[in-house]
Amino acid sequence: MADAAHGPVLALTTGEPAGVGPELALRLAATAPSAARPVAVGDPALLAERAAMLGLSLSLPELAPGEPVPAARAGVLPVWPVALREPSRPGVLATANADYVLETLDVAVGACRAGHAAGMITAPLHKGVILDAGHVGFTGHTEYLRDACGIDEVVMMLATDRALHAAEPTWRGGGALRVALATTHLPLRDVADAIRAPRLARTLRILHGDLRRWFAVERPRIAVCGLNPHAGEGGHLGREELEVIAPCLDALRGEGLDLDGPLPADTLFTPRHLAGVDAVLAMYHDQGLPVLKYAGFGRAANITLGLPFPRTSVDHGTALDLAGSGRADPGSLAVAVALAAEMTSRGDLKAMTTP
Ligand SMILES: NC(=O)C1=CN([C@@H]2O[C@H](COP(=O)(O)OP(=O)(O)OC[C@H]3O[C@@H](n4cnc5c(N)ncnc54)[C@H](O)[C@@H]3O)[C@@H](O)[C@H]2O)C=CC1
Ligand SMILES: NCC(=O)COP(=O)(O)O
Repeated sequence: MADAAHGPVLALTTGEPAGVGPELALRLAATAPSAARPVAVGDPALLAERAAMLGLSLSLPELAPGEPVPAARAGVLPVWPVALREPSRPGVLATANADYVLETLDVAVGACRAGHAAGMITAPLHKGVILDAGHVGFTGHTEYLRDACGIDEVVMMLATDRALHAAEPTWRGGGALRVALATTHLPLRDVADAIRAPRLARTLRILHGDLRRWFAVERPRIAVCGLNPHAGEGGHLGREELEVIAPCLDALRGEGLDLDGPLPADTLFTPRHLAGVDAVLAMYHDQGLPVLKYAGFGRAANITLGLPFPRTSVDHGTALDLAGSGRADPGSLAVAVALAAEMTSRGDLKAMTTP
């Protein structure tokens, strides 16, 4: 799977078939020579149909996981086939294909775990249609991959391209940002109850360990947001900072983690406060991700920390409104592929997962 001359084999799941995932994978393969060997996981007929729809001339050789994957060439996209459950039209969701989407993830995870791929990249899926199909409790790739790997905790982190590379110091300005989340896909009314010290501590240990492991940040400095406005205003605007977050951070500082916070989120996300910080931990999805997307939408990637192999993804969703049009920007997928390739080269840092 690892081949110094041709780069690592990476499973690239093509996501919701009615969304932009299939066409972004095709457009990337049509134009960009890759440092890795991405293999699309999806329906070959669907990919051929979308390629024709977009006027792309591509060869889509079908392989089985474990078969040799040739060096990447512009215009060639090898495919590990998974069959659609019913034909798919751009922009039109079908619950029948929810199992297809999940099967692509299972194939990619199986390939990573068997050593046929060094990591995986995921094009966007549609959480709503998977739930509508009856997969109760499905909240996204992040938790699905956690469960598929039989581990207790993972962490979602998004990073702009300027903050991806360890060799390049972080926070040089110009939109370099890494934002991890203490909670992911929860209704806002449930967020405060989910901020509990044991889970927060596990999240911060994973973030600290994986910044070292995958990003070669030797001594990560992490800024932690408060939950409430003004980080609770001394308890007058909420007590989570005083009762949960601050004591948890104190305990982790005793373990050697370099943590700043809890800080008011509005001023934390300013250049002066971000100087010297390697990652921000936001308490919830829409506290951290709008800032990240403002800084770098289209050139950022989503990374699942805590998995036994690299998994990266795009910074956007299925964009059903653009599917089939050829107008969706493949920039984030390109960043996700490049990052996954780079992460696989950091295997020697795997031991550095605990503080
Ligand atoms: N990694 C993943 O699997 C992700 C999946 N989603 C899922 O996607 C579905 C749709 O979510 P939305 O909130 O509507 O977000 P979305 O990202 O699909 O769309 C929001 C807006 O951004 C635009 N946009 C998205 N990707 C673009 C691209 N590559 N180039 C240009 N414009 C682009 C869309 O046209 C739309 O106007 C939901 O089911 C959500 O859960 C959302 C984020 C990540
Ligand atoms: N907003 C980020 C997002 O929805 C990504 O979720 P996941 O499918 O990567 O877990």
